[in-house]
This record gives sequence, C-alpha cells and structure tokens, in this order.
Amino acid sequence: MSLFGSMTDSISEKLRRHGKPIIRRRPRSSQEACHDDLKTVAAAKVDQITAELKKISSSDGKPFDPVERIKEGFVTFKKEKYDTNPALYGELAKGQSPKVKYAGVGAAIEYAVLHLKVENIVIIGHSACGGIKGLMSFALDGNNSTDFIEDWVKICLPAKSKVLAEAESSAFEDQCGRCEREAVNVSLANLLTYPFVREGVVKGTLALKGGYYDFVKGAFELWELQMMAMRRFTGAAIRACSSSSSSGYFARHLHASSGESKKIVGVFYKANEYASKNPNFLGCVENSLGIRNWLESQGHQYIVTDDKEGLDCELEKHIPDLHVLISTPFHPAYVTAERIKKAKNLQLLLTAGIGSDHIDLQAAAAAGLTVAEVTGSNVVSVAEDELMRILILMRNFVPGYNQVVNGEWNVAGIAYRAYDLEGKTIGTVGAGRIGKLLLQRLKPFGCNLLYHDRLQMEPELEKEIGANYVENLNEMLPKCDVVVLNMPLTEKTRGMFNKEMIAKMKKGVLIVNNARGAIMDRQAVVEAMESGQIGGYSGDVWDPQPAPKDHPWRYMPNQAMTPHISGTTMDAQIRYAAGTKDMLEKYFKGEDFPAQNYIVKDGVIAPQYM
Ligand SMILES: NC(=O)c1ccc[n+]([C@@H]2O[C@H](COP(=O)([O-])OP(=O)(O)OC[C@H]3O[C@@H](n4cnc5c(N)ncnc54)[C@H](O)[C@@H]3O)[C@@H](O)[C@H]2O)c1
Ligand SMILES: [Zn+2]
Repeated sequence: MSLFGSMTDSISEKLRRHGKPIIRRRPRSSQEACHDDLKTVAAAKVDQITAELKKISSSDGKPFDPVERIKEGFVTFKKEKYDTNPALYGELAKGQSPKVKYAGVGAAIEYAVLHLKVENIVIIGHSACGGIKGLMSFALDGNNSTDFIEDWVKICLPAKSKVLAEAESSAFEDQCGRCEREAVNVSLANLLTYPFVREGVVKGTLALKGGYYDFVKGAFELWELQMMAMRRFTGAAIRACSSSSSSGYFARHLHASSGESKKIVGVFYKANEYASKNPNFLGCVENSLGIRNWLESQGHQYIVTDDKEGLDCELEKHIPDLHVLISTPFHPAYVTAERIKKAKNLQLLLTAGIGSDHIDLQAAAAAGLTVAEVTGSNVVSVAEDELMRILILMRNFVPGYNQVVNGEWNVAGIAYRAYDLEGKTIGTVGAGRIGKLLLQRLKPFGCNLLYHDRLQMEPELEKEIGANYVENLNEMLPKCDVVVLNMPLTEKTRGMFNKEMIAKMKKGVLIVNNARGAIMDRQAVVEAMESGQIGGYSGDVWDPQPAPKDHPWRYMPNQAMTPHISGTTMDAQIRYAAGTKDMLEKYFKGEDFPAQNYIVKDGVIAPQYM
C-alpha cells in the first residue's frame, strides 16, 4: 500500500467494522484528561513553526507558499539524496516492502483542520504501487474477492473505471501509472465526505492537493482539486464513502436483538455474459450489489435469484423465513398480500432504485413492515432518458433507423411527420425529482413548459426552471404537444390515462412514460395509437415486467419502447448499490434511514403513495 497514507481511511474503516481497531485505546490517564491544555500547546507550536517558515522564505523576498515548499523539498531530495545513491533508488523503483506506514485517520484529520487550522491537505501517490497493481488486476465478478480488498476496491472503483474507459488498450504498466494518480483523486474526494473539510474547501480556507512521486523517473507532480470537476467524477465515490458509517460495532437492533444473523434475499435480473464486462455492473444477480462478502462476513445469509414468478420459483422458497427482501423495479419481485402473509420473519423491504409499486403497500403497512427505496439514486438517469425519448419521437427517429437497417432509403417517409422541438408545448404530470430535472434540461430548447403536480413549486424555483403550473390536469392536457409522466403509480394513478383522458389530449400528441406502465390503460393506448389520437409513444415501463412476448405495446404503430433500462445505467447502479448498503448497515444498527427513503414506516404509508 501507499507509504503516504492515501486510502488509509477506508482501510481503518474496514478494520473498525470488523471490530479490530488499528489503534487500541489505553485506559484514560490523568494526562489525557487535560488534553485541552495540550491543544493550546500544539496550536501555539504550529503558529511558531509557521511564523519561522514564513520568516525563512520572506528573507528571500517571496511570500510563504506551502506548495513551493513541497516542490523545493522534493528538488533538494532529488539532488542531494536520489541522484547521489542510484543503487538504492533503483532498487526501490522495482517495488517496496515498507516496514512502517504513516496513516492519517478521521480523527487526526478533524484535529488538523479544526484545531491546527491547516490550510492544505496533500495526498501523495507513488509509482510502482503494489496496492494499485492489485486493484488493476483484480476482477470484480463477485467470486474471487478477498475480505479486505473488496471494500477498498469498491471505494477506488471510480479510479479504475476511469482508467479503463480512457486507456483500455494501454499496457498494464501504463494503466497502473494512471490509476496511481486517479486513486489520489478518489482519496481527495473521500476527504470531502468530512463536513469540516467540505466547509473549508467551499470557504477557501482549506485547499486539497494531489501529489505523485515517480520513483522511476525521479519526478514529482502536484495538482489542486478542482471542486466542480471532482464533484462530477467522484460523486459516486463520495456517496459510496459517505454510506459507510464510522462505528463498527452493532449497537442495537430496532427490529431485533443485537448480533442476530439475518436472511437476506435479493431479486435482480441476470446479466449472464455481460456481468463481467463492466466492474460497475453491480445490480445484477451475478454481482448482487457487491455486498455479498460484506454481509457474509457478518454472519448473515444472502440468497440472490432472478426466479420470481409462480409458486415453484426460487423466491417463493425463501418467503417463509427471510428477514429482508431487496428488489428492483427493473425486474420486480411482486410482493403481494399473500406473500406478505406467508413471510412470518419479514421486517424490511428495500427497493434498490425508485418506485416500490411492485409491493402491496397496504398489506406491508398492515403487517408493520418497513418499505424504503434509494430516493434520488437514478433521477438524472431517467430525466436524461426522457429527454432522449422526446427527441426520438419528435424527429421520427425510429423509422429512419429501421430504413437503414433494412437497406432502404426513403427520406419522405420520415420527414412528413418529423418536427423541431423548439416552440412546442411540453407538459409533465408530476414534477418531483425527475420532473424538475427534465424541465431544467428542456429549458434551453426554447419550448413552452407546463407542469401539473399535487404541489406547486416555490415561486423562485418555478421561475428559475421556467415552467408554468397548471393546477387542473384537464386544462393542461389539451395544450400539450408532448405529455411526460413523472408521478408514482398509486391507487389514484393506476389506469389514470384511460380512453377518456387520452381523448382530452391534442390529436397526434406524443407521450413519454418512464414512470410506470400501469398508469396507462393498456388497451386505450393501443387503440389511440391505431387511430392516430396518440402520434407516438415511448417509454421503458410495462405491466407486467418482463413484458410477455404478446404484450400489445410491442406491436402498436409509432412506438419507441425499450425494456426497463433508464434507471439502471452503470452510474445509477453505483448509487443505488451504495444506498442499499447504507440502509442495511443502519438496519443492523437499529438506526433510522434518510427520511426521504421511507415509503412505509412503522406501518404508516407516506402520504403521496396512499
Ligand atoms: N424508469 C425508471 O427506471 C424509473 C426510475 C426512477 C423512478 N421512476 C418512476 O418515476 C416516479 C417519480 O420519481 P421521482 O424520483 O421524481 O419521485 P418524486 O417523489 O420526487 O416525485 C413524484 C411527484 O409526483 C407527484 N404526484 C404524486 N401523485 C400525483 C398525482 N396523483 N398527480 C400529480 N402529481 C402527483 C408528487 O407530488 C411528486 O412531486 C417514481 O415513482 C417511479 O415510478 C422510474
Ligand atoms: Zn502504494
């Protein structure tokens, strides 16, 4: 591993979770009782050293610059040590087996930032790193992960995927070199999960810097964390890290006694030959959210299957004694009242994704169960996909694509019903997380944006998004060239878009539905497509799922349907896997989940799902 402490937070984290803290605490001594005095002493010492350093550098007229100090130090090291002892450093360049490891763990960082008021944190990686070599050569297929490397790898996966995406065909050595630098960036992002670090960076009182020693070339690189770019690249890492808690012991169980072993069942789609094609493919049976080793190391049983239908299926076998069921909307395990009745040990139903309508919420509430999902985990994924579908329908893309595949060329056959998006009226039914993101993304297209929801947005947000609220849905529908559905499937919205509602829309309206298939009256859609009342329909949600071969939406004209894919991008999977793990961890400890994740809590259904 690194000599310089990068990644060490996650390592100590891992050890703490296994109940083996790296540093064992001595009983409190009287000396420790007066550590407040020591704090003052330490702060005074730091002030003194800083003042001395400033004096030294101001003697040559330049202001004190900590980054310059590091560079100078490195140049001195290179000239006076490295270049004078080629035999030793040549040996080091081949690899090392260090006897000592310096590690800054959470508490030390907190002390340094809050009390010593350091202005720079530098994380330094190095060439020929054994840890990175392990990370790069390790296949995340869920089979050969070791107890230790699994969590570490998960935290650094964004670095590995970035390198593989950018330099897939490069030589292994080159990939390792890139990953040694990217891993530093991940560690920097990891630091941002500390609120006091974030605050310092935002306020400009603290700078996060990455460094890299190349022992082979004898070079040193230094770079500063770019807040915006980092956020984008390491967002997933930040979420993955912040989902790990800092205490390793099971405190108490809200629902059961401490330390009890649980039977957890996950229902996911099978990825078969695709499972190993991407290390972030966590949401399939094969990789089972990447939590198998973690669960089993704590004595829990984890059964995973895609076999979810009928009385003979694998899921049904485990219903009588499972404690937790993890399911996804993409390959929904239908949790009916009968199944809930049979599930005598069931406590928790987790949806890895958003939308828990595959669960009979009334029955779950009556049985005192908790239902929760990873709220927000794939809202960007869905909003982007909806924007794509709007454009695909508006430009009549699918028939054009089909012509190409079929060896045809007929511009007219596409053009007569292809339009610009600009100037059209687009209305979303439901403007929650996804609806708002869609409206924001539509703004630059110069459309007339409308929304209907149970709730009106705050005037400021409404103005920023540039959409007008229409309280009465019946007034909005006749105005729209495109209607997008963005509300949950509930008892109120099931079958809501029937023949009568569809008749209220403009003739030739385009409909995008990534919300839920059952919000539409299946047959009414088919008939309206055939009559031309609906000009185009696109979506990724069906009722039931998987859609049977004879589902009529497969065969209606002017449709641009896909299987349920929008919320299960590789980016989304990292987020919903981390969110599911976070909730499991909290469940084991008897802690509450983030409030927005609850669909049913303590037998009460959240109001918008009633
Ligand atoms: N296709 C996919 O992969 C995918 C992924 C994520 C979510 N979804 C679906 O999208 C839905 C919305 O997700 P979200 O994250 O935006 O949820 P959200 O809770 O943030 O927003 C839902 C909005 O719908 C509104 N609403 C509820 N009932 C309504 C009604 N009867 N009439 C009008 N408005 C109503 C709510 O007030 C809320 O503003 C989910 O429930 C899920 O079914 C699909
Ligand atoms: Zn190393």
